[in-house]
Amino acid sequence: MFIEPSLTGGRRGWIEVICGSMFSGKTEELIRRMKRARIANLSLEIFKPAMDTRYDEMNIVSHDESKILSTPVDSSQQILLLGQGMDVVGIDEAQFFDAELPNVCDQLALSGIRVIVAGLDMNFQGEPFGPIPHLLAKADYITKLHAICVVCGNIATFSYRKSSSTHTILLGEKDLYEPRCRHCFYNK
Ligand SMILES: Nc1ncnc2c1ncn2[C@@H]1O[C@H](COP(=O)(O)OP(=O)(O)O)[C@@H](O)[C@H]1O
Ligand SMILES: Cc1cn([C@H]2C[C@H](O)[C@@H](COP(=O)(O)O)O2)c(=O)[nH]c1=O
Ligand SMILES: [Zn+2]
Repeated sequence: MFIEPSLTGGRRGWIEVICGSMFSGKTEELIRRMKRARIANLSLEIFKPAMDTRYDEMNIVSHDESKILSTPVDSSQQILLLGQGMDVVGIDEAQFFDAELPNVCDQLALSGIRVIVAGLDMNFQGEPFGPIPHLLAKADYITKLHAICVVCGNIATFSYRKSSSTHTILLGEKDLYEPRCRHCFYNK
């Protein structure tokens, strides 16, 4: 369980990254941390990529349907503009953002903001996804979550795509993806 290094103790910014496969609980954990920040009376803003309309255009919604209001944005620059002055900035589905996101998070953290980023560390091919690897390198705190492999019941770190599409970006949920462990992902 992640315990905040400090909630209200001074304006010292840092970057937290929550990563893992699909269904590992990244969105639930992001919502949990944001709700705790709200209980502490901190000002906060949550962003998601506007192109991710999977469950809802405005809310961030977990696979278990817990939700929190967010601001959809098209680029990481908008996060920099709209996030300024907040105590806490949350970002979901960060794998879909542009390559500037790590620098944006750096700038926000340097200005004293707690930045919490959630995203897939690997795509359906088991390769690093978008800006997440770069963010992991810059993060002060990393939480890697695991789903349950739907084939064997072990810990899952991969997101297996059930369709033959080879586009890196393909929005979907259980219709298109299932979490798998390394062995079931590579069928070995
Ligand atoms: N195979 C699975 N392993 C773990 N959780 C699963 C699985 N299938 C469905 N879930 C549900 O997904 C929830 C996590 O959803 P969510 O936070 O949206 O994950 P993520 O953002 O990582 O995709 C779990 O609490 C659980 O109820
Ligand atoms: C592996 C993989 C996933 N996606 C898409 C599928 C979903 O819309 C999101 C991930 O959502 P979650 O909150 O982590 O469950 O990403 C994709 O476009 N490409 C991929 O390779
Ligand atoms: Zn397995």
